[in-house]
Amino acid sequence: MLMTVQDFEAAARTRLDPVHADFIAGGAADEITVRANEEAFRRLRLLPRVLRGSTARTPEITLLGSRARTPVLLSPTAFHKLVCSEGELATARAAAAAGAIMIVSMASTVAVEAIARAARDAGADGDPAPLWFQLYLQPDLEFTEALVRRATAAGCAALVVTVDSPVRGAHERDLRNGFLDLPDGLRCEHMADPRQDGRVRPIAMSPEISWEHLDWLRGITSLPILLKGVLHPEDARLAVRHGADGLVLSNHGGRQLDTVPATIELLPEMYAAVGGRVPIVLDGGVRRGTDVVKALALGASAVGIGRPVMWALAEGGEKGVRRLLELLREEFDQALALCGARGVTDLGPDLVRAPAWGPAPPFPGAEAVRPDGAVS
Ligand SMILES: Cc1cc2nc3c(=O)[nH]c(=O)nc-3n(C[C@H](O)[C@H](O)[C@H](O)COP(=O)(O)O)c2cc1C
Ligand SMILES: O=C(O)C(=O)c1ccccc1
Repeated sequence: MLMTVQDFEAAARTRLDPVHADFIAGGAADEITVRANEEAFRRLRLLPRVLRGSTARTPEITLLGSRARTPVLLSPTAFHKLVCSEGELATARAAAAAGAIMIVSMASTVAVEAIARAARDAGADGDPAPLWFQLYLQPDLEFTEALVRRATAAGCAALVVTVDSPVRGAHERDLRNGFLDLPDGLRCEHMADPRQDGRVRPIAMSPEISWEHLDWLRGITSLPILLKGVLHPEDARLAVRHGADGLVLSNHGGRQLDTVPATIELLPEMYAAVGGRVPIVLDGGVRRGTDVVKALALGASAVGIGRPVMWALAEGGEKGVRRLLELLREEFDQALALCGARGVTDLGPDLVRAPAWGPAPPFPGAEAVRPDGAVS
């Protein structure tokens, strides 16, 4: 029976071409960070409150103007048609049914207009949460601007700019397997260039991209902008200064720079750095309802899941992703109840016991930041 995220992972592995399974599960170099993300959640301990008389529990959130029925977002993942013939249409229908925000990848195998239509149709009886759009800023700003216009016209409610990819991470499993591109018949729909007869261009991951490009983006759109992949607290402060509306605290699931810390380990420091000025979405290693509770308790406004969505899609298409989102909602609700909390606003750092993490001892004159997010 498919009862846990782990069950989906195992089930997907039996169905998938091993090369594709490696593409999904794998990460950069020694995959130290891939493992660290999950391990760090396991090392944290929850300390529940009792006798709180809490009855109705609400998992609902509002994030940058987007209402959702769950604090679990679908992080952007490329190539859904690789694992399911309906691709991102299936994912979007499942997310809409669950009222979960889906971040559409720039590297999707279905165009954002069609994804948005599927989400609207599937959410007709309920209340579909909006789509957000993930973007790698291309040095060709004209192309980037056209894509931003497209995503906006399709109804996307926020832009998520991935900033951890000045070059592509070294995915050694893919290199060994010779998996370097999409198979024939599949393509990144957003990279078809209307100025060049629909020729599909590669996604540029470019070290030229700088804060100036972000300033440019800020000037051409009024949508909320989140930066995905900021890890250094100084960059978090810079992001706020440059007008970012939110951060996705992400190490790309361990797929970019290997040996960076687990995201949950960085959260208290990141929270202290932005001081509540912008919301933080955390992704990387979220596999259980208790992981969601831990992240929200340490200051995240929401969490994202990447690989679990691909596994569920591979296992059962739209139905699989629906079941995945349902089981995480049930686990989260159960964990909230056992913590004596009614909703996300009842969660605070006092509920989490951490091993001795936090930054290295401060230099003289620097502020000390404690692992619970407080500044002493
Ligand atoms: C197969 C795969 C494809 C991904 N594609 C993208 C992408 O196109 N854009 C992006 O910003 N992040 C991408 N990511 C990273 C995810 O958005 C997310 O940060 C990461 O998967 C979260 O960790 P988790 O897989 O442990 O949940 C991808 C991750 C995976 C596993
Ligand atoms: O594999 C990834 O993590 C990723 O971000 C990506 C981006 C573009 C195309 C394929 C994968």
